[in-house]
Amino acid sequence: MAPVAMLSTIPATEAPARPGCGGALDYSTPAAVPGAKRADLTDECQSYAYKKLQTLLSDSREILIDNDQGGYTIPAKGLYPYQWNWDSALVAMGWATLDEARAWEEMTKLFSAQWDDGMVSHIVFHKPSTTYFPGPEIWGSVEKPRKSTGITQPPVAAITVRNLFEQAVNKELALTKVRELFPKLLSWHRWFKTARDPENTGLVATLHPWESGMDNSPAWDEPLRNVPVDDIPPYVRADLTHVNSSMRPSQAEYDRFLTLVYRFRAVDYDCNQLYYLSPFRVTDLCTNSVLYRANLSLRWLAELLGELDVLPEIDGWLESTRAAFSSLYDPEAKMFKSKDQLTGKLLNASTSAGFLPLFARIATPTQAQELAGTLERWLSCVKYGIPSNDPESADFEALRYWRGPIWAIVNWMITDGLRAYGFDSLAQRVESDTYELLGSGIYEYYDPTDGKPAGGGSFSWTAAMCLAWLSKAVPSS
Ligand SMILES: O=C(O)[C@@H](CO)O[C@H]1O[C@H](CO)[C@@H](O)[C@H](O)[C@H]1O
Repeated sequence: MAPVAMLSTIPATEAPARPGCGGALDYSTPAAVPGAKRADLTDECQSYAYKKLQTLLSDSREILIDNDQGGYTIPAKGLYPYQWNWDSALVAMGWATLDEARAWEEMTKLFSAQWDDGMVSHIVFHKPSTTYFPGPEIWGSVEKPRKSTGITQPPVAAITVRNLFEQAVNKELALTKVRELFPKLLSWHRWFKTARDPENTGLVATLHPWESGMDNSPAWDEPLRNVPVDDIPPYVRADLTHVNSSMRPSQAEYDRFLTLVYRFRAVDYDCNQLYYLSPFRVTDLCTNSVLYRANLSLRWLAELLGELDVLPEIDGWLESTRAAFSSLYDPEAKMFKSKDQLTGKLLNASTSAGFLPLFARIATPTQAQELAGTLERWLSCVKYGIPSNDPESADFEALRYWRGPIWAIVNWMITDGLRAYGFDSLAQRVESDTYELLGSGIYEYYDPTDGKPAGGGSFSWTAAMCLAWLSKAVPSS
């Protein structure tokens, strides 16, 4: 496949040039600290490694501060000028490393737009902007713009709230915030159960590719083919003014994304109707894995607060999801697959979402072992991991968004899972790959074949992953 030229120029980073150190570096200590020096490293190498981490951390902090709009963080200037749901939940973990109160504020602001039925929107339009399409006047109308979208995203929030509480230095503030947020989280998770699993299958439905967070994943090619394109109003895509079209979803996909929005808008996003009327209805591995893990976190938070009455309800959700999850495993491909709920068929594509049952802790030990083997095969085909699509598949595209590029947030979720199942060396490979990638700039995604950063620059959730995860995970021996 021909490499795709970047439209946007990548600014040179301040990262120091690596001297010829060989082997592993110690990122944690400056060479100048007496007694801290590792015998096997030269002063030059040690101070290079230390400086590299410090540069990355200070760049990451600057990005969050710069993208802060007053209580919420935009993913990237221009390209994504509003508050996005799962971005904010992941970004809050980054904020927690520099300002705990600000981290809690991110969550409060996200839930400030929660719908009466419990849904938390995929985008909250706090302030007007002209740089994104479709904005509030499409989700609502020009006369009556909506304050938020009528669809959701993978529910990372409960995982974040537990994480923020556990890491908190200020436990008093943390407990107050957990008390405030718990009923809102519970109501969102109940909405998933009633609005998105009305037939009580144990697995929730995703009704729009934007809800999956992996918008143009090859997994959606098949179900999107069954979505007709309606006679929708003409529109101009804003994304293409920020990023090369060769890295974005296609026009055919956008026509269907918009068709779905207009159909949902026509019934005012009534959650009792959408499940039955949407021509796109899938069991998304990412949403279901994140929701299962989020329900584990919600259960933990309920115990923390002594809210024991809700435990049977949450346990019921966990149990039914566990019973249903193996139906998403393809033993021949040694991979989990998403499913088209309208045809009842497992979808053919192998994507990085297939590893997320590890993050959920819902894969069986045998499945986990097989997934690790699949991941090893994927990694042997690329220079850096983890590609978002099987690098050996015909529809792999190294730079097209969710059809090949590496996303730091997915790397975090998968390595968290790999470590939980004891695959430490695989996790370490992914951690050092991610660390190398971020060293060339804190971007939206990266080309797995050569590590080139791409998409939006100064990207908030990538910066947050550096602060909350990589700074602790970089190899020190
Ligand atoms: O492309 C878009 O317009 C939006 C649509 O929601 O989606 C992308 O950007 C969001 C903000 O970073 C992420 O939350 C999604 O995961 C990513 O796919």
